[in-house]
Amino acid sequence: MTLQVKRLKKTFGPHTVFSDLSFEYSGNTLGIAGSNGSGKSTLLKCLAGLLSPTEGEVNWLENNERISAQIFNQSMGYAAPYINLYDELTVIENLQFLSNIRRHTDSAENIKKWISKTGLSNVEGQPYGTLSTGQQQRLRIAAALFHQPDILLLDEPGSNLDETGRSLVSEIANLYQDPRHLLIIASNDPRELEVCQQIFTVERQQFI
Ligand SMILES: Nc1ncnc2c1ncn2[C@@H]1O[C@H](COP(=O)(O)OP(=O)(O)OP(=O)(O)O)[C@@H](O)[C@H]1O
Repeated sequence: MTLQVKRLKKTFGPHTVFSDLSFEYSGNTLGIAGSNGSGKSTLLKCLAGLLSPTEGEVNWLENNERISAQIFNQSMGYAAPYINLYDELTVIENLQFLSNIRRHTDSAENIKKWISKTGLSNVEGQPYGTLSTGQQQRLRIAAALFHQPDILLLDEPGSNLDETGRSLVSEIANLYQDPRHLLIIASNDPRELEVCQQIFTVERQQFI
């Protein structure tokens, strides 16, 4: 899998977050670093197709061929503190709902497995809106992962997580250290980026 970013520019009204940003990455774990407001989340959203760039392009390539948007969407998981699940649905119902809209055939056992892996078994019947902020973050991670995507994008995965939650993120990162997978983590916490083979800084627009 190769991620190719070409002359990317993103503006919000008069504010240019970045411009002429280009890089290529073919490894397994990429970190995106930068200070608050530097554009990490904006870049990650552009990579995921959640935001359209003002100029430039993002290409996901497999064997030098561009992956179609449909295949990309099926192969991608995304977790971020700003991605919300349904408040009134329980932990299990949220994952079942996502499974249905993704048209994946995730078994009930697989859903239960990820609820257990993310330490949410004791609240599996509780509505998302009533969970603690750390539990909500754990469920966002489960939601991004339980369909076992080849590409996983995590924006500040450790936010609101305790030590066990942070270890879970490291465990996930280790799972993605193989050539079939690509994990991208955006964070301003160097500890979270330790698992990454390479780190790209948005401010300097280069690998460090
Ligand atoms: N929807 C939006 N409308 C207007 N401005 C935005 C929007 N989203 C982001 N911005 C601006 O773009 C800049 C980059 O924001 P972004 O969230 O990408 O930064 P970040 O590096 O992820 O920050 P942090 O480390 O604080 O999470 C900021 O100045 C922010 O105010």
